[in-house]
Amino acid sequence: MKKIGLFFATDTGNTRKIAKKIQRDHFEEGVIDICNFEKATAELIDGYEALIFGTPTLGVGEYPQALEHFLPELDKVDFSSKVVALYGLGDQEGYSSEFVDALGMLHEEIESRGAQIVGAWPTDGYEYELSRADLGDGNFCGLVLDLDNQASLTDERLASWISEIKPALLAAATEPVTS
Ligand SMILES: Cc1cc2nc3c(=O)[nH]c(=O)nc-3n(C[C@H](O)[C@H](O)[C@H](O)COP(=O)(O)O)c2cc1C
Repeated sequence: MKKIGLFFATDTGNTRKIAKKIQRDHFEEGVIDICNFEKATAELIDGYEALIFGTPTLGVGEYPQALEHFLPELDKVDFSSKVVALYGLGDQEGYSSEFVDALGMLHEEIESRGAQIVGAWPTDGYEYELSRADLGDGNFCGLVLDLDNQASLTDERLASWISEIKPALLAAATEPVTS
């Protein structure tokens, strides 16, 4: 079966909750494999040609610890043929100058390794001072969700984003080499 690997980090569980929603509500059963970066290996990630990465921003514009620790492992993954979509969680009121920075940082890491990134998302509808995830062209580098201030928009944003990325992810998806 063709599969998409979804890897996430989380502190209080929101990013995991979104991962489960993507798996349960937006793809056929069995298509999405979910794994916490705490338990991930480079080999596991490398087994997928279609990937979704999700991260919250913590500290002051920082990665969650599990993702920070995992980053060096990304060097062992060949991203050149992979299609990757990214989503990030943040708090635009509490952290207006570091809004979803970890999403932007992760995007830089993945893009520099040659992956095809899909799923840019409009910045309209968010209010913030600065964000490393802002591409400067009216889009974020991936889906941005703010469960702290805009929880009611989450389902609609997710559905719209998934419909945009789904064809590219399913076209790239293969049977994983390892699972
Ligand atoms: C200690 C702490 C630091 C945070 N720092 C940031 C930040 O720098 N930028 C941001 O956009 N959101 C920040 N947030 C908001 C979280 O990213 C947001 O609450 C997110 O939904 C948490 O996801 P999780 O439950 O998967 O950990 C912070 C939250 C906490 C508790």
